[in-house]
Amino acid sequence: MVARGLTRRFGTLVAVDHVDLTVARAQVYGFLGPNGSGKSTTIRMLCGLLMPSEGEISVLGHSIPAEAEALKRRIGYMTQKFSLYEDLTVQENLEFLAAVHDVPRAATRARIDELLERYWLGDRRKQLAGTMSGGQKQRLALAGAVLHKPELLFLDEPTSAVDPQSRREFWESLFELADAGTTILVSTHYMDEAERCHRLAILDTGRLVADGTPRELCEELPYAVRLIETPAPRRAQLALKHVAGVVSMAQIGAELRVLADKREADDGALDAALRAAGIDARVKEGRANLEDVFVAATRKPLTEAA
Ligand SMILES: Nc1ncnc2c1ncn2[C@@H]1O[C@H](COP(=O)(O)OP(=O)(O)OP(=O)(O)O)[C@@H](O)[C@H]1O
Repeated sequence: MVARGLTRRFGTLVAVDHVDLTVARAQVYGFLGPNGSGKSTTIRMLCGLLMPSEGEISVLGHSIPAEAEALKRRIGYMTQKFSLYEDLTVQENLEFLAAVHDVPRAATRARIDELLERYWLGDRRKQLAGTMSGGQKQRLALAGAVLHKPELLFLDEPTSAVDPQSRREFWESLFELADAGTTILVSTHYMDEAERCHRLAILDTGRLVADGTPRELCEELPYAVRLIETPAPRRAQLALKHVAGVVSMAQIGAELRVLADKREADDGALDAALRAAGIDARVKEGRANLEDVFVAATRKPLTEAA
């Protein structure tokens, strides 16, 4: 899947601003970004549901939006909102989708049985979809999205309403699909999920601000990570707020995690500011993680954010 210069305007708002993307086959490609950064709008353009204002898209060899109809049969789409029928049973929902996707009647039963077993829904066959738990609904939605064996799966915040164990199981299912050759584009707000993707793109106010493997993105972080060990992390945060080159701070338990410009805010500058405020503290080196990458890529000036 390739997009070049992908842009979407809503009136004067530029929701997606000249985004370039390349997603290789059988990859799990993650989409990260703050609320309103344009993730859903990008996904909807890539699967042919929304007209781009500008730009070119090629998905599985189809030029989009011109050939969106032909693409439809080859892709699956799942959003954060449960989009199946709450007043139909699990089985009825899947039968309905099989009919929509023109799955031959003779093959439907076997396919549904296979999916119910794979997504641990075998004992729920006759239950109304609306009465299932969040995790079960999400497994049913995934079963529905892959029923017609799509080559490419678009998942827009699929795990926003489920517990950690269900998220893990869901991701196991995604890797199983990718191993079988399915390409997956998935948007998420969870850093542990982003960590698991083969590649990631980070969007901010409609622009692509970072793109690479999780490891590359961490290695290329242009800031130093410092951990401040202190009995007074809140006071330490206040003391460091105005040190030039400190770009973000977050209290993690009893520690303060600081992102700092390597030249401007070296350990000497941090130490000096803490000592001047009379704070007992030790500055340690930390390893960059994806949350640091995300914060650095989407950061607003510290004074504005505070
Ligand atoms: N149909 C629409 N009409 C007008 N504005 C829209 C429309 N769809 C999206 N937008 C605007 O485009 C911007 C991007 O929205 P989008 O839903 O793509 O963000 P997102 O990154 O998916 O957000 P979230 O993480 O909250 O789901 C937002 O400012 C949103 O209000």
